[in-house]
Amino acid sequence: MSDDSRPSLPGVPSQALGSSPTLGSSPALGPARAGGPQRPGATRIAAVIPAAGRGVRLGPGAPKALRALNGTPMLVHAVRAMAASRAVSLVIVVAPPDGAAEVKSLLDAHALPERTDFLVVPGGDTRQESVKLGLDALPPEYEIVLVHDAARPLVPVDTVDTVIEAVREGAPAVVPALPLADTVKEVEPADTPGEPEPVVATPQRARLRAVQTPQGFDRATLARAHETVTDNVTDDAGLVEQLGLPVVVVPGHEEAFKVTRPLDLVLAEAVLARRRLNDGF
Ligand SMILES: Nc1ccn([C@@H]2O[C@H](COP(=O)(O)OP(=O)(O)OP(=O)(O)O)[C@@H](O)[C@H]2O)c(=O)n1
Ligand SMILES: C[C@](O)(CO)[C@H](O)COP(=O)(O)O
Repeated sequence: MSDDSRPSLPGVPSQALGSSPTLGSSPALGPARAGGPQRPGATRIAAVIPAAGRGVRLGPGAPKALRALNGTPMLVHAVRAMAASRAVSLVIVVAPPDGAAEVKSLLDAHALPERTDFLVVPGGDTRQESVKLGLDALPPEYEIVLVHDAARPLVPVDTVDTVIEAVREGAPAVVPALPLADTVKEVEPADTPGEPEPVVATPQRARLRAVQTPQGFDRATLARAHETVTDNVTDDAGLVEQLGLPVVVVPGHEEAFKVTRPLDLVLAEAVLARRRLNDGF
C-alpha cells in the first residue's frame, strides 16, 4: 500500500471518473463532481496528463505512471503537482488503454484537492494520440489547457503557475525549458545499435533549450494543432510550431525532469527526501 492511501477521505472517491467502455459514448464526462467555486467570468484552466506509456526505458514492471516513488504512484505525484495550482480546476488523466479502471481506483484511494475535478480516459498507442484523447474529453468551457507528462511527477507549482501566466498574457503556446549542461552533436544515426555514428554538426549550445512540461496552450490553438498536423512530434508545442504560431519559452525547473531511465527513479526519491527534510517532516 502506498504511504498515503486514504480509502475513504470525504470528497475524494467520486472525483476520478472511470472511462470503462461500459459507460457509454462520452464516458469521461460521467457524473463529474462540480468544481470549487469559480469567479464569474474567470478563465477555466484544465490539465491533461498523458499517462498511458509503458515505460520501456525504465525496464520491466508496471506501466511507468503506476510505479511508486516513495510509496506513492508517480501519476498521483503528477496529478497533485497540477492540482497544486489554484488556477487548475480540472485534471484529465489519460490512462493505459487497458488500465483506466485501475487508474480511477488509484485516484480514488489517494487524497486529492477538493477544489479540483478529475476525469480518467483511456489513452492511445502514442503520446500524441493520448493527448488528443484527453483533449477530446475536455468540456467546452475550458479555455486554457496544460499538457503535463505523468513522467514529470515533481514539477514545482511555481513552474506550473509561470506557464499559466504566460498563456493568460496571450501566448498561444508556452513551454518551460532549461539551458543544456552537455554539448549536443547531431549525428548520422547508425543502422545497427553500437555502430559508430559520424558527427554531422555541433549546434550552438547557447541557443538550445531542454523542454519540459507542463506546456500551456490556448485551448482552441492546441485543438487545431492536434486536428490538422499529422506528423508525429515529440511534444505538443511542436504541433503548434507547425501551424506557424509562436511558442514562448519560460524558465523550467531542474525538479521537473522526466523519469525515463532507472537512475531517474533514484534522483526522484532523493528530491522527495530533500523536500521532506526542508518541510521538517
Ligand atoms: N502511448 C503513450 C505513450 C506515452 N504516454 C505518456 O507520455 C509521457 C511521456 O512519455 P515517456 O516518458 O516517453 O513515457 P513512456 O512512453 O512510458 O516511456 P518509454 O518511451 O520509455 O516507453 C508519459 O507520461 C507517458 O505515460 C502516453 O500517454 N501514451
Ligand atoms: C513532452 C516532452 O516531455 C518534452 O520534453 C518529451 O518530448 C516527451 O518525450 P518522450 O520520448 O515521449 O518521453
